[in-house]
Amino acid sequence: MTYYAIIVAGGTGSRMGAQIPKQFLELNGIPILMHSIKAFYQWPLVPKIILVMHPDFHDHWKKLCDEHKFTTPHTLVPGGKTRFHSVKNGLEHVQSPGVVAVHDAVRPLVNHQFITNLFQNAQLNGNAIPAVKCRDSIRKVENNTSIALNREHYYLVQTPQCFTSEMILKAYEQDFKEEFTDDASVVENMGVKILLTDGDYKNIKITYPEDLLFAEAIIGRL
Ligand SMILES: Nc1ccn([C@@H]2O[C@H](COP(=O)(O)OP(=O)(O)OP(=O)(O)O)[C@@H](O)[C@H]2O)c(=O)n1
Ligand SMILES: C[C@](O)(CO)[C@H](O)COP(=O)(O)O
Repeated sequence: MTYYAIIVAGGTGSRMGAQIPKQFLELNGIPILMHSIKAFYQWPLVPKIILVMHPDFHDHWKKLCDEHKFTTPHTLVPGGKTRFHSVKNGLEHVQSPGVVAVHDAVRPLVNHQFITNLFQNAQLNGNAIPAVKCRDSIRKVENNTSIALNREHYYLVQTPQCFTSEMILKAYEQDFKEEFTDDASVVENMGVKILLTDGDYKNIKITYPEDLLFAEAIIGRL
């Protein structure tokens, strides 16, 4: 069985508002993206790593790899217009049979045991999607009115999202829809039941500047 990790790093980081896309910002002395790749490339389950990145940044990335003596093997692939298109480009390098994890480059605090559990779950059950329970009270706002919802019914979804290669390759043959915010929504759209597994509250996504502060605090205690 071949395991694949598609690490999507093709975004611009508009909400972060930094001079460079957030995946290149440093966390604990190395670019965020390197933490994410390193988490995957560990024994005993070592996947083939496919890194998806806008071609304008390929040279920048190669320079960063030299500077940081970063030698983890990976295949560099051009990014697409949206996350969906970036994942689709990555999937061109996947062959069946296999198990595929798709991970946001900007979730650098993911850990290898967590990744291994997801790969194994997906191999057994077809897919495995990490999610955490909503810890706050939750309200729906419509027409200027808010109503309380039962938070027991709501989960926050993370990455890596894992699938058998047959399942995800077929799903990404579908035409793009705006509602596709993650890989689970793409796979679900072809009628597959999505299977949630325990997420990790520390596996945060770096989206806004304050997220970097949270990540620094967490990494200091890992
Ligand atoms: N065309 C795109 C858009 C996003 N991503 C990746 O998808 C992940 C999750 O996306 P998000 O956090 O929204 O990143 P950005 O699109 O960069 O951020 P923003 O929406 O603030 O511009 C990131 O690792 C991002 O690099 C990608 O590979 N290709
Ligand atoms: C894929 C994801 O990280 C799951 O939580 C999320 O959907 C990405 O959303 P974004 O709007 O691209 O940040």
